[in-house]
Amino acid sequence: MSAPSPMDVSMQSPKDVDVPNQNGAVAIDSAPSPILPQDKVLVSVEVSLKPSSTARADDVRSAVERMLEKRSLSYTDGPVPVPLDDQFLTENVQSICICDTDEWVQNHDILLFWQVKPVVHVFQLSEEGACEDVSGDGQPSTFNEWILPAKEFDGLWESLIYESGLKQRLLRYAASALLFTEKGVNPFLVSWNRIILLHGPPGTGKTSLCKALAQKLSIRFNSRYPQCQLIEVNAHSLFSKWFSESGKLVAKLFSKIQEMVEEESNLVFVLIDEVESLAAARKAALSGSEPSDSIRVVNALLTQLDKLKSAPNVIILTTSNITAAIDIAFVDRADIKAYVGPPTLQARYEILRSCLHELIRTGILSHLEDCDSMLSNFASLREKLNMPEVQDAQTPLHLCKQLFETAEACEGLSGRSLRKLPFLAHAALANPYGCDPSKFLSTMTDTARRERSELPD
Ligand SMILES: Nc1ncnc2c1ncn2[C@@H]1O[C@H](COP(=O)(O)OP(=O)(O)OP(=O)(O)O)[C@@H](O)[C@H]1O
Repeated sequence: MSAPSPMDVSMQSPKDVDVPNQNGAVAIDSAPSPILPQDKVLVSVEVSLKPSSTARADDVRSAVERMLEKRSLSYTDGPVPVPLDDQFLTENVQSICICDTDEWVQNHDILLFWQVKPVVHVFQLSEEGACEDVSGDGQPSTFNEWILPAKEFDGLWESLIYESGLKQRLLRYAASALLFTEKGVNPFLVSWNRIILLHGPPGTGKTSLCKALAQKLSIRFNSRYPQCQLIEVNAHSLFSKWFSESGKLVAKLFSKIQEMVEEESNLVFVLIDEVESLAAARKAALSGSEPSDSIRVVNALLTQLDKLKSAPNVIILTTSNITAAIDIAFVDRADIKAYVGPPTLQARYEILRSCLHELIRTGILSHLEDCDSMLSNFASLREKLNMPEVQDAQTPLHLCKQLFETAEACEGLSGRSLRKLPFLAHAALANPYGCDPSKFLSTMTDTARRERSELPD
């Protein structure tokens, strides 16, 4: 296994951990918690360092704070250009991104600079990639490990679109869980397990959301936890061909995780996909004639999870397509059991809109270029749909209406299918070069209808 990447950030005392702010943003402040005026909103500003940068995080943070002070602009989610006249920042900073304003903006319109207290998080992406656990005893590897924040997961959080505030809810939960631990809340009096269960149909982004959440938290909490790992458990490899070995394999895996969490500057995320395979309902197995291996695995898993409960710096992320198959004792241990359903009309529109932006960015849809900035987001589109220009086939608004119709035609498709749709539509075009945008959208609608008709009942 590889060593954690060094991050130039100093450890902080527990008092520096901030609670979620009034707009739901979760931020750990680098400075001792100031008393904020009532109307100030904490907004996270994520600063990604260039791979070559050796600058100290504190120096970069101060430079970005100074730069933001000079900007008398409103705050909305999205990138902030690195100022070209600032040599220190241009040499060291890859990107600066404002986060968490969306909820506030939806509720209260524009967020002006004097209403904001920016909380700057400086990080450097790890380029190491996934490391497999090599046990050396002939068994397949039981987990993959990533050093976070990892290059592979950069932008994943932003690419996942849910309507119901699910992402903010998960961030707030994690902030509360880590805060309760830091403040030493007695777990006998107030209980929490740091276990999240995301369940729902296939392809709705559950696994991606777990990875993205871990990445996000590794950035937001890097002052307190300078090292961070994601362990993706390979549930199937824990079932040994040797009778009764599986329970031991689970115990072995968790003893490695236990070693990682012993280092108190480490924050460890354990991702168990398809948790029903490890935590299969024991009731069903018990009704069979023999005590099966799966009962041993569930028992071992529950015991290990209970042991990990005392470690403050571990969060268990689990996913399942079939909640009914999960052992009730496991479900009961999860603090958050969030249903992740198929995307709503708004989410479908936004997912497809982001796909179109990407095709424009890469030049695949060159003719859409003029319309790029005109592709309205869903909220503003609704207001415009009744305008007379919508009827004019030449206007970008007409394209938005077409995109809206495509999103309607995609009802029932998963997020995974939606992200494939532009590719399938492009492959279906008779002339894929220099294609008319309106034609592309109608091909996408036809492709969506075909995909839907091929869904199993
Ligand atoms: N709500 C969404 N917004 C944007 N993209 C999505 C969404 N849901 C799914 N996707 C896309 O689908 C891909 C696959 O999602 P993922 O594998 O995480 O789903 P899952 O729910 O874990 O599926 P399964 O249950 O089959 O393992 C994601 O990487 C993402 O590109």
